Amino acid sequence: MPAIPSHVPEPSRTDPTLLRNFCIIAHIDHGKSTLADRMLQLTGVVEQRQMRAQYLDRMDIERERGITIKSQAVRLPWAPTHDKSNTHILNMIDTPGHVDFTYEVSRSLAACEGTILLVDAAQGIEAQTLANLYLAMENDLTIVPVLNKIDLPAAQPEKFSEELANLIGCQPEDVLKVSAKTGMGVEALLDRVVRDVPAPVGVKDAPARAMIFDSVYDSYRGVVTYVRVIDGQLNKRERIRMMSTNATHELLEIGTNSPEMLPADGLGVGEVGYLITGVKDVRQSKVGDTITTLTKGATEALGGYKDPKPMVFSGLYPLDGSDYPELRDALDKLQLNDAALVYEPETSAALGFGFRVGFLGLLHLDVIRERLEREFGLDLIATAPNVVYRVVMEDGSEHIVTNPSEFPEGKIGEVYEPMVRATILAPSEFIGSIMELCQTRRGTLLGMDYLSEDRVEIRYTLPLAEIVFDFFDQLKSKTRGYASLDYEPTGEQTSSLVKVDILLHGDKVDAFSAITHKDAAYAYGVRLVAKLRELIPRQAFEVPIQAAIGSRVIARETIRAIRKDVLAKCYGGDISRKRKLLEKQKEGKKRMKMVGSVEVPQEAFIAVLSSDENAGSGKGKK
Ligand SMILES: Nc1nc2c(ncn2[C@@H]2O[C@H](COP(=O)(O)OP(=O)(O)OP(=O)(O)O)[C@@H](O)[C@H]2O)c(=O)[nH]1
Repeated sequence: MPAIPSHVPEPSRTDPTLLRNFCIIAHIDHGKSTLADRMLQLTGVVEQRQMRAQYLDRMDIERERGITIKSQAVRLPWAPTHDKSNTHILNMIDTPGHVDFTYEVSRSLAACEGTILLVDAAQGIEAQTLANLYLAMENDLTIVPVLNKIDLPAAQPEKFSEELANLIGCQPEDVLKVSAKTGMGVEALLDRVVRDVPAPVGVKDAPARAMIFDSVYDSYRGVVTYVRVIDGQLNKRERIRMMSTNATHELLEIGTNSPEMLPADGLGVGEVGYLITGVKDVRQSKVGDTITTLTKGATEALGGYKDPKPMVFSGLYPLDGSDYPELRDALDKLQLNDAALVYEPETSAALGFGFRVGFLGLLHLDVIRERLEREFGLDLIATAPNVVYRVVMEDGSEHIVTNPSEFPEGKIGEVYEPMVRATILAPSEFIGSIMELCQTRRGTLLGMDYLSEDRVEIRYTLPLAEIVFDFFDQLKSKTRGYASLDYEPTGEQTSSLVKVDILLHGDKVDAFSAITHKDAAYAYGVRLVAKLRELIPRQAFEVPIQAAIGSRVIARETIRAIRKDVLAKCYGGDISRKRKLLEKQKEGKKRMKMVGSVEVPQEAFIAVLSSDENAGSGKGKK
């Protein structure tokens, strides 16, 4: 276990006036993790030889995709350059930058007094810079504006300092300029954090109150809970109480991350650290909950956070039906570490037994699916993601629809769909194409502002369903990659929505059912049947493919009958070649699913579920 250097105070005895709790907020790829790496090095908590890129992003998936999913808190000792004898403690909380994980950002912000607003000096302000800045302002955080990547030849520090200064109301000279890559300016930045970020204020002698801002499941240690102490003190071996559930636990271990876990006697006012209680499920250590001591505990909880609410649902089915128990176990395991993941068993006529799974957004879906496939070795089919609809029938009864195939039949009164407020930032030359795209996605323009003479911020209200599929990819391609997008839910709206069913040989294929706007239903039906005709191989009999709204058929294609004889071309006696071909055909068959009496290759499901324009979308960053 690493020893604490003598100049670094024990976290139960840190003078709160020497504490600075801050986070880094930035648009994706603007260099947050790289900056965090430099800070770990400069403050000496990670030795040079142990340093590796993106030290704090622990999951393989995070490393490969270069994104941060789970936030982490690290305690950094720093003596400012002008006063080397006065060691301060900087608690840095690394936050994820993707729209799906805004919820995690908001939690980490609530544990801080200040934030570094990091902007790429070659890119300027982007949609998530703004979204995160607004969150920081709502939390009354002190903002330290920083331009990163000034080593890049394409950097425009003057232009973007001005933009940033205009945005947050400071002078362009106040914007720090750093290169997280070379380390230039990072010491000055740490000094600035000490100077500008306020020390935490809390009552030392009050009953202990700490707020949970993250919970991570560790297969060896159980749940590791990250907390920020507001008042009083938490000590090891003490019994603590979760204020929302009144559940009590013993504090088996308490400590800080530097960046490895470093056990301590306790955590004092304003400190940030971790707790281990032996709890096995993150839902028992709920983010946003207040922890107090069992004896002489606090009576009033701290203001809570909002619970993560799944926005997008998709059916996950094992390709091989016998893998169902493995899929269930894998989801149970992932849920230990992801309070936002919800699922329930579901059966589909086409796909067999599986789960309907709720996600925060498409990236969340993608990450979960990839982890299931990679970490648990499962082959999965995921149905087209859909949002949650509320259907009110004429008789007043109500249905919450998380699966299009459950869309009620009969006398429907109103259908409500979730709406979002989207903020798009882009060079002004693209205004026309962006507005056109939003218009075709049933958007309503809310307003537009110029950030500088050639960059605009455009705000739209859009149905969530219109942006969860390929909106971002379309936006990127229409703006040559320059636009950035952020969105937040803004309630629901009634819309003329219908369910389109797809029938194969007269059998409804539930996995292909979709809820679309009335005006888009026909196009959807035509596109899907045409595509299925291409993708489904000829069968021994003629197969009609139809799209229908209720009993009304709106599109139809036919697959002509044929028996495919793979050996047809192999006249002559080359046995080994014949065998090879037959083997190949057998392999192909394994990837087939029977839908009623029709064999559908897995590729057909995947291709259809990922719609034309966005084949491969949902991958990567938003
Ligand atoms: N030239 C240059 N490149 C940088 C600098 N800082 C970061 N980068 C590069 O920019 C890319 C993104 O950096 P990250 O640190 O992963 O960005 P991030 O903001 O943490 O990204 P997420 O974790 O995905 O939100 C990486 O390829 C870095 O090497 C810098 O100062 N100069």
